[in-house]
Parts: sequence; C-alpha cells; structure tokens
Amino acid sequence: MRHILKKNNQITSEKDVIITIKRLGINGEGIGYYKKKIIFIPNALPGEVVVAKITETFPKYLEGELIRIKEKSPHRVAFPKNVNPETGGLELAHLDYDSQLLFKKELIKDSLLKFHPRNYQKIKVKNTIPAPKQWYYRNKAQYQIESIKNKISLGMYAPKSQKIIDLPIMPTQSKNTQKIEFAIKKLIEKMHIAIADSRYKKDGLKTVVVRQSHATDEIQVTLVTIGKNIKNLDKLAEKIIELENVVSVFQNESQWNNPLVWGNKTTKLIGKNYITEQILNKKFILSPRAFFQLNPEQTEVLYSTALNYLELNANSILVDAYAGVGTLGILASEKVKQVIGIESIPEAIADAQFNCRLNNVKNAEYINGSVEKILPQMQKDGIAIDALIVDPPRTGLNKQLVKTLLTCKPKDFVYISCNPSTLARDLVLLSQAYDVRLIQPVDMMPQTPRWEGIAKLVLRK
Ligand SMILES: C[S@@+](CC[C@H](N)C(=O)[O-])C[C@H]1O[C@@H](n2cnc3c(N)ncnc32)[C@H](O)[C@@H]1O
Repeated sequence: MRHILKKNNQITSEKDVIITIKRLGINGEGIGYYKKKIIFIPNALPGEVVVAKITETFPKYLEGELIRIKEKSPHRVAFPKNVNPETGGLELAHLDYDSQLLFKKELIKDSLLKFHPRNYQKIKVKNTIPAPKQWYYRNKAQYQIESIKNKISLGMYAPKSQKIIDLPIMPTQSKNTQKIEFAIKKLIEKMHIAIADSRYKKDGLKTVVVRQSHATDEIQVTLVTIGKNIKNLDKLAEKIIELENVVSVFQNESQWNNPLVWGNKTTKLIGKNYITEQILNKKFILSPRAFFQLNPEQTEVLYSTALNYLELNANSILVDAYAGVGTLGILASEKVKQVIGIESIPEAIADAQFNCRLNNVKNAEYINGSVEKILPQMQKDGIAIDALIVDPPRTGLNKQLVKTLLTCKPKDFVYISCNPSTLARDLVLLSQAYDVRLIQPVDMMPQTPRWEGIAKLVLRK
C-alpha cells in the first residue's frame, strides 16, 4: 500500500485492486464493485477484469484509475493514434462503434427502469441511429487559452483538471476548425495579445470559439475576453479574417465572476454578421451565440425523424418550444397552418425571424421569452395547440411547465432530449395524459457518451 497526500492535505491510502466491470455508467466509465461499494473506472469496459488504483473515496462510491487490463473485452478497439489519452471528449473511443450504439439504447432503457413512467415496460426503444461520420464531425471548437511563464496554451482542460492540453489533436473535431485554432494561436503569440489571468485578475483573451458551416464552409470566430479594451484585438481580427474560409470575427465580453464561457455582450470586430448553414432544403443564419447542433450531417437525420413523428396537416398549429434559430419550425412550416416558436435568447429570435424571410416562410412567428411563461400565456389567450415540439437543455422540462402541458394537451407531441434521465423523469408526469409510443436514440456525438433521442407521445383518448 502506498500513501499519498490528497488535495485537502489529508493522508489517505492508495492501493491497487482487482475489479470485474459489470456495465458502463452514464459518463461512459466502467462500473464495478469493491467490497460491495460501487466503483467508477474510466476507460474500463463491461466484461473486463482490471487492475485499478482507488483515487477517491466517497461515502457511497469510489473512483478509480485503470492501471492494467487482465482480461480484455472483445469490444475494445485501439484508442486513436497520436491522440493524448488525457484529452477529454473521447470517453468511448476505446469501444467499438456497434457497442457504442447499443450503450446509447441501454442508457434510455435504464432511465425508464429507474423512473418508470406509466407502462414503461411497453415503451418501444428503437435501435440507435448511427452517425454518418464517426470521426471529424464536430463543427465547433471552443478552446480555452492561458499564459503561464510566457508560454501560451490553447486547447481544452484535461478531465477533472485545471491543465489545458495545448493544441490537442481531436479526432472528432473537424480538421478545418482545428487548423484555424492553431493558426489563431500563432497570431496571438506573434502579436503579443494579452491573455486573461485569473491569478492576478488581469484582463485579456479567455476563449477562442471557431464554428464552421457544413453547407457553405464559412467560418465564424469569436474571441471571448475578460474586459472590453484588449490592446490590438482589432488588429488580431484583421489578421484572422485573412485565414481560409473565415468570414467574420466577433468579440464576446465576459467578466471574472461569470461561471459560464460566454458573457452577455457580443460585438462584431470585422466581416459578416453571421454564417449560413443548410439543413435539408432550408437555409439558416447563425449568429455567434445561437445554439446549433454540433454534428450538422446527423442533425438532418435527427430533425427529419422528429418531424416525421408528428401528424401535421394544413390546419395544424405547431409550437416549436426551445426553438433556437427556428430550425424545426421552419422545416415543418410547409405542412402546417402556423408555427409559433419560443426561445429565450434574443439574438436567436432575431436569427429565427431572419431565417423565415430567407426561406420565404410567412406562417411562422417567433416569441422571445421563457417557455415556462409564454406557454401558459398562450393557453390563457385561448390558442389551441395541435402539435408541439420541445427541445429543452439538459435540465429537461420544468415541473410547472409539464403541468401546463397536461392541461393544454396538444394532440401530437415530440420531445427531443439530450439527457435520458430528465427525459425519463418528465415522462412520468407526461404519461398521465400521453402514451409514449416510442423512443428513438440518435447518435449525434460518436466516441462520447453524449445522448440524444426523440420521444413520440400521443394523447390518450
Ligand atoms: C437544445 S437547444 C435546441 C434549439 C433548437 N431546437 C435546435 O435544435 O437548434 C435549446 C434551446 O432552448 C433555449 N432555451 C433554454 N432555456 C429556455 C427556456 N426556459 N425558454 C425558452 N428557451 C430556452 C436555448 O437558448 C437553446 O436555444
């Protein structure tokens, strides 16, 4: 047994243990048991017998680090070559792709079993739809930047660490977005741009976001800064826009006390106001802060599958709740009488309204505000909703909102979710009035445990 000094200066023991891995956890870690206590071991696979080091002890569970594999899973594949194994976002890269798809089907089945919405045993969970590309699919890179002893690092934090992996090779990130991040780092070094430093609360550059349109190749760069006046930032923007495919550079201002990457104020430094993306037969403009799926090719599959689950007709009033830049509503607009979109970010609403004009859509209206406030108001105003799409963030639907839905009762209802736990939780209440006909997982993020799926709900007669 070795002894280590922990972060909180307590001496604890650290020892190697042999664990049989039973299943994968929600974050893709192997799960086993040590002395009847659950232990999470990243990079270990079900069926494997591994030697692990216990790294953290909590009252209800342990965390471990994989030291050696004694018995290997037949589903283990080689981790991509030349990639730093500390790089985050590749939690399942050591598992073959068919098993990744199965894992994503099992994730939602496990959540249904945990929360058991009405008739959960009868809910049909379909096989996960595979992504067209398993590698190099991500269209947006959001890299942090730091300068320590005059050495600049631009990249992502290693999991559970404050260490930035400098210019990581990310085999899920599109090659162009990586190339532009690398080129921007060189410019920052050459032009001596100030880097934000939390130790001395020194203002400067904090994050470099590069997003590329799959349809047009246009690249939008956003420089997130702490503070407004960063010396030579405009000159840096002039250099960045000369890089291949870059059409605009923005500055987003954040503050030290902001726990999020993005601050509230975004201003254009140079170039176009937006980039244009295309999904199926419709075009969408994207301003820097607007949400857009990270895997554009698979987004077409996600959206067309979701819309096919709705029985829309020329008399339908469709509500697209959590509308982003209006994608789903605009794609459905030809089939319905009216689309009403609800979205909380004002810039996304402006994009959605522009997108309607761009696609000559005249029967869609976008309302800025929270779904929790706008839907009850619509109900008070006597607007009868025939069909509803909700596509909320990971937290799922607020309980009060679910109660509103149970009283306004749209006949057709599709729930797009990025979190199987909150989906299963919300289905408990929703299944009081709705039958959950099926759940279709769609793999938007190969090599990661990130989950996306669609639930089709039909009002019970
Ligand atoms: C998962 S995204 C979906 C966007 C869009 N449906 C798409 O696929 O591009 C969730 C969206 O909901 C918005 N949002 C988050 N909370 C909200 C709320 N309480 N009310 C309205 N919109 C909200 C976010 O700004 C984001 O655009």
